[in-house]
Amino acid sequence: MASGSAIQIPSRLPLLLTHEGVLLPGSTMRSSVDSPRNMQLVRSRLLKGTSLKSTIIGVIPNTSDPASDCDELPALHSPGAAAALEAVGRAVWPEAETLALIGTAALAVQVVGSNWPKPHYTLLITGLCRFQILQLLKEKPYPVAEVEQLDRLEQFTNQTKSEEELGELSEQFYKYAVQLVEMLDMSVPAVAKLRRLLDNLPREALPDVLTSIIRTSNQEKLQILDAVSLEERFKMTIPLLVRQIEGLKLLQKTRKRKQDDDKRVIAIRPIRRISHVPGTAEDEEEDEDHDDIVMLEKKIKTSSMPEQALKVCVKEIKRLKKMPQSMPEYALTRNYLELMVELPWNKSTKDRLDIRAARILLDNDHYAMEKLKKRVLEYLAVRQLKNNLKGPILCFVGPPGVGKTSVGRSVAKTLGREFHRIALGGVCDQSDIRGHRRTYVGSMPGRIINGLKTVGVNNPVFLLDEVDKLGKSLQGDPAAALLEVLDPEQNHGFTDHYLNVAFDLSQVLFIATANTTATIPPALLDRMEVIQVPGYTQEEKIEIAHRHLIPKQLEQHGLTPQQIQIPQVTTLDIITRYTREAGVRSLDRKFGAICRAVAVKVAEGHHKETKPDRAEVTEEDCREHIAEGAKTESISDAPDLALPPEMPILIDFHALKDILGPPMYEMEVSERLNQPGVAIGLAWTPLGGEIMFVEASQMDGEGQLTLTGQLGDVMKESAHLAISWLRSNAKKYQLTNASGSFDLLDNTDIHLHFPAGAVTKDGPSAGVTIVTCLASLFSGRLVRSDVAMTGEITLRGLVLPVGGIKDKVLAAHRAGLKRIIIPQRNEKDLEEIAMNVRQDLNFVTASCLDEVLNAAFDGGFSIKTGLEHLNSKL
Ligand SMILES: Nc1ncnc2c1ncn2[C@@H]1O[C@H](COP(=O)(O)OP(=O)(O)OP(=O)(O)O)[C@@H](O)[C@H]1O
Repeated sequence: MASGSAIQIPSRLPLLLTHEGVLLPGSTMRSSVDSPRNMQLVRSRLLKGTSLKSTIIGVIPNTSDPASDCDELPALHSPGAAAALEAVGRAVWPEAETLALIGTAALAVQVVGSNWPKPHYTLLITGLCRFQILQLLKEKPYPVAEVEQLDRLEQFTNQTKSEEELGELSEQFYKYAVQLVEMLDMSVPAVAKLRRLLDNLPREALPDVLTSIIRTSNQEKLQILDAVSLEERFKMTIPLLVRQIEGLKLLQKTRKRKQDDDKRVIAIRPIRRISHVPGTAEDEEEDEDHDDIVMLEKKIKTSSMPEQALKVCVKEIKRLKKMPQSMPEYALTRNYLELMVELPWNKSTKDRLDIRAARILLDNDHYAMEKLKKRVLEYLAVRQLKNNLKGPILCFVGPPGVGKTSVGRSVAKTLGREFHRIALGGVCDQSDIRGHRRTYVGSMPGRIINGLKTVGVNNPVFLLDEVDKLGKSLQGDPAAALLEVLDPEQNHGFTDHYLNVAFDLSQVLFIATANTTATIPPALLDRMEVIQVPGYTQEEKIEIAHRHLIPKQLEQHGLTPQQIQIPQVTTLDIITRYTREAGVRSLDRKFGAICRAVAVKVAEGHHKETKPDRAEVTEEDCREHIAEGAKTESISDAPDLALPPEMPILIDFHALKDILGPPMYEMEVSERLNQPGVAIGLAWTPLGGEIMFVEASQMDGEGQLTLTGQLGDVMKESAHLAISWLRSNAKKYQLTNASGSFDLLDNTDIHLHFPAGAVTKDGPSAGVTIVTCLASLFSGRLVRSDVAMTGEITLRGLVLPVGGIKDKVLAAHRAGLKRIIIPQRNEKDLEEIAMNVRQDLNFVTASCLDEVLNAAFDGGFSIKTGLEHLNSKL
């Protein structure tokens, strides 16, 4: 052995006891060191030593349990250790069972330390030669023994003799070794290296080296280590090599068989496909279970798609059949064909149109909204008379929560059609409408085609929700894509990019909804008939609540009218003090909250059978109860209030406060009008009508007008108009600024503010309000606290008509205002307003600012004629 012959190992060696494997001469091993004894050896011998000698250690395989490897030396163990034990003496080795007597002297090539997960060293050690322990010199802190080198120098020098004796054995060994290496893959670097070693290493070294490389157990390695005689070593290693060779032969045989099987499977598949003759009933039946492509083909043939689409599908399925399944395009084409098959090319529902039934259904589903229902019925009537109406697309425009979507759903119900809602809010990519081309990764059809696939018929009602909120981006303009969809002249040939064949949309009934028409692109608006859906009056809301919202919420929460009673006066309270909206969505949510609270009570069974006299709670009782502000206990902490189980839980003012918290909106109008320079205007927003406070103040300055509150250009111009008109009429109305001058801007700055500064405001209708506000400021008089107004002004002081009167009036009514000043030419719009609202309000129609000011101030706004100052010259 080269290494053994070159180095004479020291006669005293520190011993490293390893559990991890058996190091044989000529091989290298990585060993983790973490026991205190071995750690000590590394620290004081390997890390501190400077000479080559100090890096040589004795490695002794330890077969005892590593957990029990403590400071005590384990017992010695060796099959052939009996003689050695005699020599060493039992006094030093008290128990001779687990520790080998023969070890390998090794060179520590590398030491790496680490603290994670616990302090340890990793040693790279190379075996040099065998040694035998003669005597244990010391045990602590690490064992040191006197040793005898076993692989002696002379053994290798006397090569001729040894070769003669071992010639046959070593030849046999070498043959097996070469056979083994040749069975391995020579392209693997380790195998190539092994081949080189076989040629270059002395034969005597080969048993050790090969044993450490081939698959052998630790026990077998231990036996080789103990085999001191070379002959014995060769004899022991040959069976190991033979075993390895046999194992490899077996492995190669099974691999080959598997490959053959795979080849056969692949070969069978195409044969089956080719042998298939489409159209024969037997084949189709047989293949249905196995080959879904055939099924797909069958579906294509039986589907009633138009000729053009069928052609495309047949072409695609032909391509699909030729494609290997692993190709990415395979899945794409298959998905495409599956969609084509699923689309309702010719499938439709039968319209059951009965106008009388439709009217009843619409009335049942929705309270009020007469104008909308009338127009919808007209539309349906025309459809009944003339089938395939290429009529306009209806577009319901109104504030949120006024039932636009739910009317759309009712229309579908009356027609007996499928309903599908397409939310367009925020859509800013035209492929959302029209789909992606199939060449794109992750391409999909657009929402229209997807919707048709979902409903499964070609004549559904499609509700295009929120068309006013369509976006625009680099990916194109979805509104432009909608143009084709909504145009009755074009949509029979709508081509989705994904399908790439035309789909007839002419049977689809499109209904659009929007909050405002202002943001709908003109071309799109032009294709639609806009039907305004204004907000509701308080009375309408109460009716809607009791006819629709409350029963719906009770059902959703598993409650019955016998368990909960919500009097109308409570509903009114919720409407005025807990919500401020044109629609009823937030009202609906409040009822949801009430139902949840009651559901808890009912589920807890907290009712008490008390106060049976309250069984018949009338509306009157409740009104009195609220009026008195009677201090009844709340439902949450006083089960006393709860009625007996068969009686409903009454939701009164106190219960309301318990469930919904303190009122969110109080009547603040009068509080804000307690000083000059404030007036209430009426504004229209996409969310319905709103009351708007206008505030003005004056200060020393240079005649500047400051406007705040995010005003648009038109509104700013209105403010300038108002100032100019007031300046020119200052003397007439005796208006002076703080310094008493009729020139209102003389040394004075004016600041006009429109609160809710974060909301953008525009439009001319605030003109009259600005004039009134400034008139109040310069006259020092308070505007009436119950008056609100709207109207455009001119420089000559005329009041011009404005839009959104109904919503504005409803907002004023909601806010509890009593007098409303509107332009005279808007008088006709008052007819739209419910009688009960009109009766509550005092309308003043004004054609000029004079009339506005007279109506806005208590006792009128007097005009100074100047007659009293006129002296007679006669
Ligand atoms: N006149 C009405 N009669 C009965 N229920 C109504 C009426 N108006 C609205 N509702 C109910 O109010 C709820 C909200 O209505 P819907 O969702 O249709 O509002 P919308 O006008 O479409 O609002 P958005 O513009 O936010 O989509 C629905 O549950 C609906 O049933």
